[in-house]
Amino acid sequence: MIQTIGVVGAGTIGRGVAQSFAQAGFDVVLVDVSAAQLASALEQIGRDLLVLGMLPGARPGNGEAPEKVLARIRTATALAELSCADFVVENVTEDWAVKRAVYEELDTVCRPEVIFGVNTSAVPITRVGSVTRRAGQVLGLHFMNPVPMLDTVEVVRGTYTGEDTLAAATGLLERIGKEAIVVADAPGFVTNRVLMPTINEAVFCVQDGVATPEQVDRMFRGCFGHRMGPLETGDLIGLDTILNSITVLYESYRDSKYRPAPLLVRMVEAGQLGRKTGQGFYSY
Ligand SMILES: NC(=O)c1ccc[n+]([C@@H]2O[C@H](COP(=O)([O-])OP(=O)(O)OC[C@H]3O[C@@H](n4cnc5c(N)ncnc54)[C@H](O)[C@@H]3O)[C@@H](O)[C@H]2O)c1
Repeated sequence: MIQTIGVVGAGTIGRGVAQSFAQAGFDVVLVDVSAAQLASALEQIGRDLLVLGMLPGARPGNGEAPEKVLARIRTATALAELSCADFVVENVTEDWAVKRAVYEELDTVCRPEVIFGVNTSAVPITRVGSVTRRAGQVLGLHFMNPVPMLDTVEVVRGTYTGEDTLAAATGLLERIGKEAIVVADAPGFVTNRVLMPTINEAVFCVQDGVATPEQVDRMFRGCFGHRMGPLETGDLIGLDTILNSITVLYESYRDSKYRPAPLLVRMVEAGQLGRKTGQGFYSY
């Protein structure tokens, strides 16, 4: 029986994953290298729980006092604290060197039967499995941002991902009110293979003076009925994550259609990462 969830990485996505599991009654151990990040994640979760409680529609944990949900989340700065975890969802920085080191350590810390859910925008799941001794128990769990609000998860089957692993993971997602769509392992899977070039091309439009960010986004909302345009989506995801993801696609497919827009590179170098730094294509 899965009861304790290890969540690695307390950034934009990790804190949402921790919140979703805690809301559904799971015990969560949330690990990040940065104690400051853990403190800010707990604060943000507290705020999000208040907002979520006011929204219509039933979600696991709705109506429960935020402090009760928060009490189910324990924080730690060492992966060794995950020896008690029954299932792990990893959400660290989208950088293969960082993720690789995390998986090598998780593999020694966690019990052999524990499943690892990889939350990545574009790193191949088979590559992650290959640095562990449990490739059959590694799968992609691509949660979307903001995690507590979005009910669909792109689940990725690596070359060696077992049927039992898929069944356990999709069953677990159901318990937190989320539906799985299972796809094959290819860089960017489906969501980011389509979304990242769209955002990148929108950046080119701004860079080339074709349109302002507001015009680009209004076009997607007004002409296509999208809830958000590509540049506001980029600001929400984090422009550093966008740049990392499009770079992974570029290197994986060796296709120039994925080359990052120079304006995107410049904004990331300037620390204009979107909502998380207060400045991206818009000011927050
Ligand atoms: N932001 C999105 O919308 C989004 C959506 C889906 C998937 N993802 C993926 O989720 C992952 C996390 O993205 P994010 O946007 O939350 O990034 P983020 O930069 O907001 O957070 C990453 C966190 O990982 C922590 N970290 C770094 N190295 C670590 C280590 N060795 N051990 C523990 N913690 C460590 C950092 O301190 C930081 O808090 C990435 O792989 C990203 O591609 C992001």
